[in-house]
Amino acid sequence: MAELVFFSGTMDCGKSTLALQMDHNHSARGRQGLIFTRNDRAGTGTLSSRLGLATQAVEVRDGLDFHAHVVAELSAGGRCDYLICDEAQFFTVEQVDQLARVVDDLGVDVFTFGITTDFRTRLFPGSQRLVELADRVEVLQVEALCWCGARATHNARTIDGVMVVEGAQVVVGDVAARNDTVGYEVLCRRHYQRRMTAATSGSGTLSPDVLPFESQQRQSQDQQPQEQQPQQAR
Ligand SMILES: Nc1ncnc2c1ncn2[C@@H]1O[C@H](COP(=O)(O)OP(=O)(O)O)[C@@H](O)[C@H]1O
Ligand SMILES: Cc1cn([C@H]2C[C@H](O)[C@@H](COP(=O)(O)O)O2)c(=O)[nH]c1=O
Repeated sequence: MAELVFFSGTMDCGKSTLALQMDHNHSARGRQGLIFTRNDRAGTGTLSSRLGLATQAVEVRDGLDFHAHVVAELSAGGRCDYLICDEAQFFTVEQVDQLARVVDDLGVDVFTFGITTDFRTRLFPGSQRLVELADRVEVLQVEALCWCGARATHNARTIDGVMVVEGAQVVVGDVAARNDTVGYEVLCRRHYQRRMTAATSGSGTLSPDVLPFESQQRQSQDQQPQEQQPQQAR
């Protein structure tokens, strides 16, 4: 039975890498797929992973109808066993509805990949619809980490390393942005809520000496610096 699957996670947790791997594994077994993406950092019509792999993809624009696209492909004598859809958070609600029809009416597997929430912790409309309609929502196994070492669960937007909470929902960017540009940083919920990025916390990057958040607070409240012991991040 064909499935609609949503592979979700924070930025930088390996979604595009998994998308490329799934395409590789399915095509290695003789299945034929179509690859789609929208607003990939590497440019139009490209699905790219930070591990260095990339492939051509159909660029999804607002007017694209997935169901009509696959029907046209099949009517022209082509084969289509599965779809790979990266950056699916940027798809419209109507396009996600079309993807569900591709699964149910045409028997084609649809594998989608994307972040669920934006820099204000709000669901992207496309991701919300995927959560509502998918047969399965799979959270990626590889965890991106907050600067404190905890599992990152939130995508923060930064300018000069400082977290911002206002702006357009869609701004294409990366987690390793130059200082003067809009960038992103993945954070645990505690540090997202306190707007503490690596730069504003002074940590720079993940340090084995970073204390759990409560310990840091207690220290600064007491204003009695104690010797920092390396601790296991939570
Ligand atoms: N130099 C590297 N060596 C090993 N793994 C890396 C390297 N650079 C990036 N990665 C891995 O790639 C992941 C990001 O993959 P990517 O598919 O681009 O993420 P996503 O699509 O979720 O944003 C990182 O979490 C990390 O595990
Ligand atoms: C949080 C957030 C992200 N984006 C953009 C930034 C990137 O271009 C993509 C996510 O890509 P990734 O492969 O998962 O790293 O989404 C955005 O436009 N708005 C946001 O709030």
